[in-house]
Amino acid sequence: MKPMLLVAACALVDVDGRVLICQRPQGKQLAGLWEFPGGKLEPGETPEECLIRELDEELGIKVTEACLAPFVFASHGYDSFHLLMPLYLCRRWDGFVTAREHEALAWVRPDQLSDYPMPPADLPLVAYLRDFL
Ligand SMILES: Nc1nc2c([nH]c(=O)n2[C@H]2C[C@H](O)[C@@H](COP(=O)(O)OP(=O)(O)OP(=O)(O)O)O2)c(=O)[nH]1
Repeated sequence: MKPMLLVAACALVDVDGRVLICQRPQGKQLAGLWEFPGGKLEPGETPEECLIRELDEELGIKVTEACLAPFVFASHGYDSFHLLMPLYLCRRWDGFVTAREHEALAWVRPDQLSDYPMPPADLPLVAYLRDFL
């Protein structure tokens, strides 16, 4: 039986309707692929608390729980774990988005997200963003 990994992720959406994606650094699992910011829940954390922490650590921005809107989720079997990943939408934050932990950042129109290689778990999410945003 594979362990279940719970990861909270967020699509930041700017005033032009573009979405932020972040390139995973070399040396990590899924290196070079473009992902939504976020990460694993720490013990006792809610998904919203996790995102508030991760968006600060990874991008240097402040978000509030009220600005995190639950959107869709991914459920994907990787070889060594099963990923359950709620994706939130956020259109308001404080501060300037900076790559603190990622190789690169990109603001991308939803219809162009398919030009960026993403982890397999993310592919169904992209279709929802294209339809909804
Ligand atoms: N943040 C994020 N993680 C994703 C996405 N898609 C996807 O399959 N994942 C996977 C990659 C990782 O296995 C896991 C997220 O873990 P993480 O970012 O907290 O940790 P990590 O693998 O970078 O490694 P570490 O921090 O433990 O060193 O979820 C996504 O869009 N965003």
